[in-house]
Amino acid sequence: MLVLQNLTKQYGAKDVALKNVSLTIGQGEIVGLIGPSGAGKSTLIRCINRLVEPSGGKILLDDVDLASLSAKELRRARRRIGMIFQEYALVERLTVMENVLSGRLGYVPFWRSYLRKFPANDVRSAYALLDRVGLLAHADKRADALSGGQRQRVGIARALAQEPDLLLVDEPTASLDPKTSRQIMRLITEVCVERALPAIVNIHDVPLAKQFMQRIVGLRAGGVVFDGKPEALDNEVLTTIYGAEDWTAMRKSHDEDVASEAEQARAIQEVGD
Ligand SMILES: Nc1ncnc2c1ncn2[C@@H]1O[C@H](COP(=O)(O)OP(=O)(O)OP(=O)(O)O)[C@@H](O)[C@H]1O
Repeated sequence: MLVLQNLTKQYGAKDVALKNVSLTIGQGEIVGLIGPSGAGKSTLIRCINRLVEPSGGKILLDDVDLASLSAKELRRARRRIGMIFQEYALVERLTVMENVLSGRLGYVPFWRSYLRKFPANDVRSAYALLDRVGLLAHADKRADALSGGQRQRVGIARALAQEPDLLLVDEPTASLDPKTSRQIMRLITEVCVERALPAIVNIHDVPLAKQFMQRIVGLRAGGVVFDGKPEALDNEVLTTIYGAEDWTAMRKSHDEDVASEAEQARAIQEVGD
């Protein structure tokens, strides 16, 4: 369980990016973080594993306050937090398998990682994860030979290889086309449910958030202005979160994509019948 208590972040003298954010995220709960550009979504995600240093407040992960850990303690605690990035953050010249195994680096001694001699158990688990994300046949390919969607699948497998207690996901589909975005969001939500893994997903796309998230937190100017079920995200709430930003255009193109995908699936089915 993750509990944020009055989390605050101020950059420099004036720029307050997060103002007293308090949230509780239970075991297996998947929370979508939405809000306009500059609302503080990335800052919130990055404060949790202290890629950004919080200015105040507590970050309790199963009762350990991450905000008050020393550098050494923080290195250990970060092993428990998997992160999935917008631009995948893979090592391009390494293979898919090596990238997944890099999720184990916090657990193996330096000589093992240097010689790339990971314990047999880690290798077995990595193969199982590659199978789960649909990339078993690509294990020995270099990461730079993969498509965007495949790269993000490697990113997901690498985060899971850490055996995390919490998943932080930062705009996982921002570089992907709409159909691949939905496949990736589906995969992320499925693996979280399978592992009862709590997750925070920074997601700029409202329709995608509504389709896949169990709970939505809306941030505006560093504060929580909505916290509830996706069904409750009506026009009024969206205007509270986004102001005048045109989220209606986003929804229209999403609905069209979903409809055309369903149409294609029906056509393929008919050919097969
Ligand atoms: N390194 C930094 N130094 C100074 N100010 C920053 C820094 N990073 C972010 N900010 C400021 O903090 C606020 C929140 O930024 P943040 O990137 O967290 O928002 P966001 O909701 O993730 O936006 P986007 O959707 O555009 O990525 C903004 O006002 C931004 O200008």
